[in-house]
Amino acid sequence: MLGLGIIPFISLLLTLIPLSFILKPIIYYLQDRKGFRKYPPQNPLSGVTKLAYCWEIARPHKTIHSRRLYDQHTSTGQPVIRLGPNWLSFGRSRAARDIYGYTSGARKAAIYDTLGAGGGYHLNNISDKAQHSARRRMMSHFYAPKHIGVWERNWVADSARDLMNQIDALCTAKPASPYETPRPADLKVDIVHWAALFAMETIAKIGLSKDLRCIENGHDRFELEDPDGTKREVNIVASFHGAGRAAAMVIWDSKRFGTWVEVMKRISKRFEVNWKCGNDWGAAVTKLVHERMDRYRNGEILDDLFTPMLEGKGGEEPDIVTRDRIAETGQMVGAGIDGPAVSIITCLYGLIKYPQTFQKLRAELDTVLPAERGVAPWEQVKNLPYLKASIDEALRLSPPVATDLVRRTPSDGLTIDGIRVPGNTDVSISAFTAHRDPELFEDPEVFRPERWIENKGTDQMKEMLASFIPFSAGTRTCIGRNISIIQQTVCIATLVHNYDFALPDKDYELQYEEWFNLWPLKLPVKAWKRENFAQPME
Ligand code: HEM
Repeated sequence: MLGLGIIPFISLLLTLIPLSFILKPIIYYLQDRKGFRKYPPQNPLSGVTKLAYCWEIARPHKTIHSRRLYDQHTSTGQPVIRLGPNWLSFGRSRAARDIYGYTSGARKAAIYDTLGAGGGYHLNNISDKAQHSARRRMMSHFYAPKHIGVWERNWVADSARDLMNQIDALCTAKPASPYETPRPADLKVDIVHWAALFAMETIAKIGLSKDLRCIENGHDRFELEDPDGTKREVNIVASFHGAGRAAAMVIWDSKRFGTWVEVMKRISKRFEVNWKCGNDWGAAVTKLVHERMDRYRNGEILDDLFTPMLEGKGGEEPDIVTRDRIAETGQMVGAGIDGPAVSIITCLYGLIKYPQTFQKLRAELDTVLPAERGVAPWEQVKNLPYLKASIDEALRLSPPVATDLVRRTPSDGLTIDGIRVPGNTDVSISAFTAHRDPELFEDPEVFRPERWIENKGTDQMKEMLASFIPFSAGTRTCIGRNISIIQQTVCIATLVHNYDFALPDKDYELQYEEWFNLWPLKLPVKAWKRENFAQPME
């Protein structure tokens, strides 16, 4: 030890270790081997530490993260913003296909591996290509469109009927004039609440053959039993959202995820509460999985999204461990709640806010549905262009997964939006930004379903579709898209056919919270039963 005593040596180490923790990133930043210093940082520390992005996500703010990033791209006119020492955000829509498309060589970045290692591997967090293809082959047959009719007949139509019963009970009198501002007491229907229950009930049925009866009960409370035998109830959606909040605060520094979780549990009450919700979410999913596996062992033949995790096409045992069955179910149920619910909420919000779109959709529904109250059957409404355009327009304006989906460039680099990006760099474009390019989407902040109809068959439409990434794209595109389409289509068509709605006032703006996903906070509306089916354009 060259004459250095043990105590001075330990003191030196204790000084150098934290110093290297701070110095290393600064040296990396100053060396600027990849030439990223020329790009404006998201915040002053983005070039030095990933914690800068954690801070951007977790800090209190009035404006959601996706909009802040979009504003930064547009106000600075910068196509590239540095989100982390090795992470670039792109701001022009044409980057979407370069990053996520089939021909992109980029693969999922390290945060996905960290999430998988912590909680089990599911389709979304497997980054290895071969493993992902094997899992996708195992699951995809059951997500295929040919199942849609079965799902609707067996499950979704019943939930839509229960939803109508609940909304009927909350309806108030028709206003004297369409311009009347509703009385606060008449704002009885919170669309956020009912859309979440509808999405959750339908995905639990389609995914696990489980009828949670959330709509009939009017809540999502679920009974758990602690190891000491204590029984308690948790709210499933709140637990799932807690898990999302906690992970989204720290996952971006993925190598030190475990450390930051422990630190945050000690210093942040908000984190600790949300982390505990995440544990409840894990316990609820585990219970659902064990119940489903018991039914299989007891000989029940069920046809749902869980089936391929129990039995292969030839009756063989599939190559999946129970931990991954739980992870896969968590991903399926979580995605099946958030994606469709957000899309139903934002679509209805757009339709109510722009009444001419509501009336146009109602007129279209009247061409195929009987002139009486009732659930809109999938077979009748599945091909309606204005209905599809309204759903797409909501997904464009408020993509449920608006977050920066991180991909890593291949080792020899990748050209994105004409810019050569070095290998092993993290890259992303938020769907929120990609969907607002004014060159492709004129008046991008306006809900205008017509844009998806007028441009049909044009080059403009090709470009719009290439930039439209609510379900991501390429080999990692959403596998649940068909399921979400039936959830959204049946729910929206049923509500627009049977009810009229009014927002709290004409300037009402839907507010969101954003972590990985966009969550509308509340959408209280006055609802009343549609009276005249013979004159849809009243
Ligand atoms: C409007 C509804 C939905 C939207 C907007 C949506 C969006 C997305 C997006 C953006 C991704 C890519 C995520 C990433 O790269 O990290 C994704 C993947 C995925 N989604 Fe969805 N989703 C929706 C509904 C659903 C439903 C209903 C399910 C299941 C029943 C589902 C299951 C999945 C799965 C398993 C993946 C991973 C696919 C893979 O990598 O192979 N999603 N979704």
